[in-house]
Amino acid sequence: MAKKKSATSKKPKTPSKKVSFTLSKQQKILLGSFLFLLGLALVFSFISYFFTWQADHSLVGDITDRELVTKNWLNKFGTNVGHFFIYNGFGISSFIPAVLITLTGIYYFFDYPKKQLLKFWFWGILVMLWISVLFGFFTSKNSLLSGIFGYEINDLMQDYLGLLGAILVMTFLLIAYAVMRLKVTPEKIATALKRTKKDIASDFSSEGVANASEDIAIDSETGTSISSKKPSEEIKPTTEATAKPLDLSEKKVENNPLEKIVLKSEIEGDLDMEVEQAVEEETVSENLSDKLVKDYGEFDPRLELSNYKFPTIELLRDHTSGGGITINQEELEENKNRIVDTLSNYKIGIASIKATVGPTVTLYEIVPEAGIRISKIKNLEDDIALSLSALGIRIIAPIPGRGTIGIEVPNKNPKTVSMRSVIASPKFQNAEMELPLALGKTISNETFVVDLAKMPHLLMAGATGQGKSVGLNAILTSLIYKRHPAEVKFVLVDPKKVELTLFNKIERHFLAKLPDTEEAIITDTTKVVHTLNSLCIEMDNRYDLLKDAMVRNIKEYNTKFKARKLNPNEGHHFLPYIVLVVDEFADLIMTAGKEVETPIARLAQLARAIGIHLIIATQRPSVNVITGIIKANFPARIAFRVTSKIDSRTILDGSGADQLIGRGDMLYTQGNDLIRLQCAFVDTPEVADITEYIGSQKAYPEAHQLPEYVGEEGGTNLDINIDERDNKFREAAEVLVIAQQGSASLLQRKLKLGYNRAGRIIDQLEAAGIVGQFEGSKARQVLVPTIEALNQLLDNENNT
Ligand SMILES: Nc1ncnc2c1ncn2[C@@H]1O[C@H](COP(=O)(O)OP(=O)(O)OP(=O)(O)O)[C@@H](O)[C@H]1O
Repeated sequence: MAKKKSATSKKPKTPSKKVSFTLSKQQKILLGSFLFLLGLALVFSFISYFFTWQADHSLVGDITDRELVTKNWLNKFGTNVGHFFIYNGFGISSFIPAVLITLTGIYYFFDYPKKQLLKFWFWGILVMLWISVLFGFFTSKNSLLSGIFGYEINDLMQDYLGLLGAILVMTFLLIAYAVMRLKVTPEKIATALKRTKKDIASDFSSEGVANASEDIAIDSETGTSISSKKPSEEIKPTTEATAKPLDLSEKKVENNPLEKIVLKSEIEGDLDMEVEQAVEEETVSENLSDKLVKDYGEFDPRLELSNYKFPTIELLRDHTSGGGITINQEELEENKNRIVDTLSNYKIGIASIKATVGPTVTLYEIVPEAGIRISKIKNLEDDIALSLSALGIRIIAPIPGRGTIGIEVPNKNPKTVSMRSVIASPKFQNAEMELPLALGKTISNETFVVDLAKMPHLLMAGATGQGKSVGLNAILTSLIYKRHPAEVKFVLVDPKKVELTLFNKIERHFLAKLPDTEEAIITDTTKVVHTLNSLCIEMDNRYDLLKDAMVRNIKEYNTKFKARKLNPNEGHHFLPYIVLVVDEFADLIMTAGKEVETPIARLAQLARAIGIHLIIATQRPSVNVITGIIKANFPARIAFRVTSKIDSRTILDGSGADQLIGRGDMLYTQGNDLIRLQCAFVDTPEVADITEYIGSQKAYPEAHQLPEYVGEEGGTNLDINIDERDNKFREAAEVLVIAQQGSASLLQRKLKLGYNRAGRIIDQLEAAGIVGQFEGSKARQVLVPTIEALNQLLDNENNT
């Protein structure tokens, strides 16, 4: 919110500007208490008014005289509101709005969903009007029961419809209320009547039992079953004959939709017949999720940190000294002439030339005369560079889709693109993307925004000092500016230990880490391996959840979860996106090799659907660092300036990155075209300010917990010794006993455990006799039926 406001405040014409009336928590509490007390004041005034109105009647309206004292408990206020609502208004039913105001106060104070409240108001007002008119009907002149409204409306009705017409209208309104509000139907009335009948019958049943036993006693003498009552009374739903059928038939109505009727034969000695009459099953018009959404609203993942304020644009600085891009006519003219001259030296004629000035480079687009071979121009790259005496000339021949040849020439006075300008751009602010990244500006000075969720992973390379770390900071800043802490979590790997430390301040907002680790930012290789494997476990768990929910990706899953269609008791929860950022990947590959490469490749191949995205940066884009398998799964690449053509080829599958000019000049590709961008610049103090701003706000109790990963050294031996049991043993036992399902994946989900640990606990549970043996693909049987039995079993164990 805050972010949007500040972004749009600069450009008031932005179409996305919205006016929102949402109240903050404090405002709701204030409003709630005010309404609650106001409602109470009205109730007290009204009660008192009934006793004091005659005495105070002559003082009504005299509110200017401060000395005046009325008898009402709330003095002049009470007398006047009482007169207004009860005498002049709706009579005794004025209590209804007073109570409704009190109720509204309670709803606001506790911030309950307001849908129900609206209903109360709607029906409350209607009932108030009806009661007022009803009393008007019974009173011959204006009274405190009906108020002027009730009396007058009733009078009006009778003038037009007569007494009978008024009665009919009032009856119709009563029926309408009963049908629409109380959902009364003829069937319901019939059932209710039947019940009452039965209740009366059962009241008399004790007598009936006495009589019946008398009858039977007499019958037993004759040996036949004869009732002392008239036959006509017997063919009806009755259990009068004996006490037993009465109990039985009553139970049946409750537990099963069959109602028993005993048909007694009139013919002596003939068999009695039981007739079972099916009772209509009740139907439900809305399913559980609709009802939950109706009662509580959609699930809001941001609720826990509902007061979280997005960082403001003011935290970012404007680095463009001297304003935006300035066009230097002289420079343009000079460069144009040199290009034309150089080309004409090689007998290449130009039909037309056009220049687009970007922040750091200017693109000259030429259309050669007919009959010129494009490769000829391409080969002149070095000659043109020499004649322009500039580095970083890049020739794009031809520019895809334009039918021209592009020559990119660096500007003499390059402009820095501030992060502030890209974040404030409407393109970023209005981006309807899951994970929007504002990378910088294109050569035509447009803000370039891409969705990380679509990439789905990003590979970044560049020689030292060319802007990689700034690029990573720009990416993280974009995500922080656009996403709430509940929606995205970062896993930061920083072997250099200095680049990402600032993000430590937002650990409890935005970072994810392994359980029982101190630092959220990972700097040590073993921890990296554990974290990557833990992410693989998280990936597997998420796939299980998706499978359970029968959806294909995280977006659908979260939509379904928000609509309350997934049960949190079955392990479902809102899934935040997880972005893994690895700075200095080469370092990791050198020290851990395959141990790092395998989980990275696995994540890169599979994690896109479940919302885990990787951003990997490296200084040395050599083939032993960016291996084929990694490259194949990272279609989106960013290349800052690299030192050799070979490096450029490794990262971009072509040359170009070696011709960049550094300082954030970069090439971006998502599989096909190369786009030249000037990376947005965000300085360390700005990142410090942003993280400080977020870090000082209320946070989650701890960083987001990744599933635990126990390395191979952990082992999976069966632990029979009670003392060596896992400390989550009891909790796990309870989970399985409640679910009555002995599955390790249930433990993984519910207790956020790693695969190995959950497996070990299952072994321990088996040893303790709580779950049965391994049964292949089926879940193990749970041998303990209830929590009480489990407690007893474990307590007995401890005592022996
Ligand atoms: N987008 C940019 N705009 C302007 N200047 C930039 C930009 N990116 C980087 N620079 C300049 O280049 C310097 C080095 O950038 P950065 O620290 O990002 O390099 P690096 O590639 O991460 O280097 P290393 O790999 O050694 O950490 C910055 O201090 C800054 O002055």
